[in-house]
Amino acid sequence: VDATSGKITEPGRGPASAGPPPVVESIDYNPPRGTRDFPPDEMRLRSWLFQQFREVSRLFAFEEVDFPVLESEALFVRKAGEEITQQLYNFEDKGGRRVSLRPELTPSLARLVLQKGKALPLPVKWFAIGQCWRYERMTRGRRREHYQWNMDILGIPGVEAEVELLSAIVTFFKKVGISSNDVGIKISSRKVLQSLLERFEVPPGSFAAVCVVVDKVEKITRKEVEEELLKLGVLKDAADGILNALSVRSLTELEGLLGTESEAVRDLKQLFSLANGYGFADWLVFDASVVRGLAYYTGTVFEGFDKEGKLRAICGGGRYDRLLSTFGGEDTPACGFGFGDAVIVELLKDRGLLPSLQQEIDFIVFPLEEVLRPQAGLVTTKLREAGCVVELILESKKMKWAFKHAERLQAKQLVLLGSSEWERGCVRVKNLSSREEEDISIDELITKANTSKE
Ligand SMILES: CC(=O)Nc1cnc2ccccc2c1
Repeated sequence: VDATSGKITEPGRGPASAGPPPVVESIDYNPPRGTRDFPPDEMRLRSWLFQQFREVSRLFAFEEVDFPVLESEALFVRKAGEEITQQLYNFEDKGGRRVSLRPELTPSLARLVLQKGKALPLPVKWFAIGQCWRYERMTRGRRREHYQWNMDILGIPGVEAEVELLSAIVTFFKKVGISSNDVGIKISSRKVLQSLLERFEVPPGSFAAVCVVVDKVEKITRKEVEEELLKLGVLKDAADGILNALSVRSLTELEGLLGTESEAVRDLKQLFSLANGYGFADWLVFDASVVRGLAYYTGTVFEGFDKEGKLRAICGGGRYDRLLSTFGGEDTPACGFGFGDAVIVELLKDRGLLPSLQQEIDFIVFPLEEVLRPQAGLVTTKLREAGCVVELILESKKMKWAFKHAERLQAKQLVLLGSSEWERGCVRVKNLSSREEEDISIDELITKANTSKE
């Protein structure tokens, strides 16, 4: 295939002594539908973003974990009608096993905790950054993969855990320059829905599915929600009660609806008061309409949102106290959040907060004559051993090219090796910002490089 035109050469037409047989069909240079490449510029932004995620996780004394992108399908097969389980990137592998690319990280984390069993002291505070997949009909042209930062705390039954996680999210936002004028975090509890379902005697088995339907209330019409609720055994008066509860505007009003003994009210009051102590309560807002779309949440749920109301949820999470027991494990209290790599970048762009990132080159080393290339290699090695980022020019070029190249890369210094200087044990160093130029010995160059890197 001709690299530029993509022209296909007929098999057997190449000259007899040609290399490998010509490719018979042209490959598509684009990645699979719904997926992205990360060329250097995009990769620098992604690495910067993940660096922020990691630094916050470290501040909160979380340990990094990772899992295979490929998991047993059984981890994600749930019957609550979630979109995420209806879009599994699943298949049967060559061993006849039902497997799936993971659509989220939490089930893998639960699996690893259960695998470790009693050997793993609680509480567990783990974080992961991983690529997650969904198989969407391309009709919607949405992406089929994204990277998610997850933080999870297992073994803490009280809202102390949620407050730590919320504090981590706020710490991240502040770290990247986002303020509570730009973004807030809506907080509620699924215990609100749970107590209403009990009041209306809805079968508890449909709790998860009801939550998944109610989560769609802003995406489909109220009529459709009522119809879907009816199918789950939620009669009209119960559906009205539930949907009306979502528009409750304060904890006081919620207490009026659920009574002073309500667990939901107690949890949320405690959460807001702890957040006040931490000093980030101004980022939080009670919003009874927050339900989140994952079946396994059982208590507190929350989601980060942009106050302009332009973007989809920035992040989301909640308590999932039953997940480990549904995997056959001990009842283990757990809560966590997921933070995708897409909406946050849109938000940073909108707010002009994207960092300007370029490759940082300390030195360009350039032998003026090919006969000095081994010496250039020596200087390069010593500079790299001193921790400097060095680009050694690999081709024989003119001086003018070297200067232009150094400018283009915004290198700090240009080291030129010429025979007359070399005979005096020197190299010529040009500082590309001050334009100063000096001949110095190799030892002096390396000593200065070492001090600059200390
Ligand atoms: C905005 C965006 O890319 N969302 C996205 C993209 N890919 C996914 C893949 C799996 C699960 C959720 C996903 C969500």
